[in-house]
Amino acid sequence: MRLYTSEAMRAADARAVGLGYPSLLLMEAAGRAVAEVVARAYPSPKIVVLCGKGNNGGDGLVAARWLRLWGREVEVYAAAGQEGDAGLARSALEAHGLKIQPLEAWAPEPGSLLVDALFGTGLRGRLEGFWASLVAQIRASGLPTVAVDLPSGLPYEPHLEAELTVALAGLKTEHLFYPARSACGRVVLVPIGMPEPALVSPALPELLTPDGMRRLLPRRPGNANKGSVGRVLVVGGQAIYTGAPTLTALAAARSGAGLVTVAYPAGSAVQPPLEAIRKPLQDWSGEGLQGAKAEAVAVGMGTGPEGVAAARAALELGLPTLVDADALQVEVIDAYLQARLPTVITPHPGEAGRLLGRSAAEVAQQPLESAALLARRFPGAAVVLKGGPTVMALSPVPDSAPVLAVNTTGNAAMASGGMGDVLSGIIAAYLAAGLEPWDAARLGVYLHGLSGDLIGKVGMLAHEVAEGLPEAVWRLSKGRVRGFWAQEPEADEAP
Ligand SMILES: NC(=O)C1=CN([C@@H]2O[C@H](COP(=O)(O)OP(=O)(O)OC[C@H]3O[C@@H](n4cnc5c(N)ncnc54)[C@H](OP(=O)(O)O)[C@@H]3O)[C@@H](O)[C@H]2O)[C@@H](O)CC1
Ligand SMILES: Nc1ncnc2c1ncn2[C@@H]1O[C@H](COP(=O)(O)OP(=O)(O)O)[C@@H](O)[C@H]1O
Ligand SMILES: [K+]
Repeated sequence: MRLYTSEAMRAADARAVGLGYPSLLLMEAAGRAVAEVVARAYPSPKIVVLCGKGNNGGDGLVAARWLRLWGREVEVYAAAGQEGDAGLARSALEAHGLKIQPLEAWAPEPGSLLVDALFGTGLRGRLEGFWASLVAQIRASGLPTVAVDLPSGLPYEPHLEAELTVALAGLKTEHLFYPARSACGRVVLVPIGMPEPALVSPALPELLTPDGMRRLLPRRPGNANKGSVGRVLVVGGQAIYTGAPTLTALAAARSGAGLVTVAYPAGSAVQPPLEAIRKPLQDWSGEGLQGAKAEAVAVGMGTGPEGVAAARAALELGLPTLVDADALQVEVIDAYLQARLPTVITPHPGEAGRLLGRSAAEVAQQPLESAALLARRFPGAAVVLKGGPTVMALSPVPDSAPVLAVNTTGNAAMASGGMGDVLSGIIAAYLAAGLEPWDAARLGVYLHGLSGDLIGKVGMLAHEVAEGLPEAVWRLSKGRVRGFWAQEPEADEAP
C-alpha cells in the first residue's frame, strides 16, 4: 500500500482514466462508499451534505443520493456550477426529486450530522472570503462532521475538523502526519475500484500494513536452538545511563533472539536482564568484544560521549549493526558503510538534525524529506527516522533515489524515555535472525508501535512495550491485526 500526496492521487486518477476506466465510475463508487460508512457510523441523525463545485462535491452528491434511497433524512447544500462528473452527480440526485439548496442558505441545525464534501485533493492554496467564513461557521456550530476524502481546507489554515474522514482510494499524507492528522479524526479507507496499475507507483512511500509485515516474520523451525535463531550483542551504558542497554537487551530477547550479551563499562551500574550474558569491559578498545557470540550488534545506547569509541570497537566484529543514540555520528556511520557492513541507523529528530546540520524542529516538520536526505547522505544504510509516525528510507547505492516507508502503528503515549532503546533491541534481533537491514528496520518499527498500541495508555513504560512484543508478534502472525484505517466490523452490516 502506498502513501499519496494530493498530486500523486490526481496522477493515479489520470492513469486510471488513461487505462480506460471511466472517472464517473470512480465517483459513483466513492460517493456510495461514503454513504455506507456514514449510514453505519451514524444510524439515526438527519444528514446535511455540504458540496463544493469540484469532484469532492460530486462525491457528496452521490453519497446524498444513496443515503436518501436508503430512507435517510437528507438535505443538500451545494455551490453552483458543477460540471463533468460532478454535474452528472447533481442531475442524478435531482432526478430523485431532492431539491438542492445554495450553500449560502445553510445554517447550523442542532442534532444534524454534517458531511463535508466542499474540497478534497483539488484545493490549491488557503481558503479565504466566503469559504473561510463558512469553515468558521461550521466549526463554531460544533456539529459532528464526516469529511469526504479530506477535511476541507487541509493542508492549509483554516480547515474543518472531522470526527471521521473517509479516505478515497488511498491514504494521503494528511491522514498520517501531524498536525493535519489531528483534523481527520478517525480515518476509514475505502477502495473505489481504482485499477491497481493506476494506484501503484514505486516512487511513492510504502505504508507498513499488517499483511506486508506478517510476510517478513522469520519462521522458527521446530528444531530451533538458541544458537540458530539469532544472537544479539548490545554495546552501551555508562555511569548515569544504565537502563538503556538493559532495555535494548530485554527487547531483543522479547523479539526472539536466542541469546543476548550486554557489553558495558566495568564499574557502571548496568544491570542486564537475568537471561543475558554479561560482558563488563575495562575500556572500549574492542579486544573485550572479540569472541562475543552474536550475529548482530546494537551499539550506542546510553554510552554518552563514549559512543564513537564503542561503535569503533563494535565495528571490528564485522557484524550487521544497529547504530543508535550516542554512536550516531557522521564518522561512525561512514566507517560502517565503508566496511560494507549491513547497517541500520535510528536517529530521532535531534540526532538526525545533528547528522544533517539542521535543527530538530526542521527535521520533525519535514520527516519524509529529512529521511530521504539521510538515505542519500548514507547510501546503503537503512535509515529509521523516529517520530510519530516513524519514516524509513534507503538509498541502496550512491546517488540512487531513496525508497521510503512510513509506519502506521504507534501512538503518543509512546513519547516516554527508553522507547527508542526498545526499538533498537527489536531491530537488532531481526538483523540477527538474518533479515536484511531494510526488512529488519520496517518489521521492527511496525512491531514496536503495535506493542505500544496494544497497551495504548498514557503512562506506559518502555519495558512494558518490550514485554508486550511476544503478544504483538503472535497477533501479527495469526492475522489478528488491522490497520488503523480499517472500518470497525459491526453485527449489522446492512446500510
Ligand atoms: N482521486 C481519485 O481517484 C478520485 C477523486 N474523487 C474526488 O475528487 C476530489 C478531487 O476533486 P477535484 O480535483 O475536482 O478537486 P476538489 O477537491 O473538489 O476541489 C476543486 C474545486 O475547488 C476549487 N478551489 C481550489 N482551490 C481553491 C481555493 N483555494 N479557494 C476556493 N476554491 C478553490 C476549484 O475551483 P477552480 O479553481 O476550478 O475555479 C474547484 O471548484 C477528491 O478529493 C475526491 O473527493 C472521486 O470523485 C473519484 C476518484
Ligand atoms: N507521538 C508518537 N507517536 C508514535 N510513536 C512515538 C511517538 N512519540 C514517540 N514515539 C516512538 O517512541 C520512540 C522514541 O525514541 P527516542 O526518542 O529515541 O526515545 P529514547 O531516547 O527515550 O529511547 C520512537 O520509536 C518513536 O517513534
Ligand atoms: K472534504
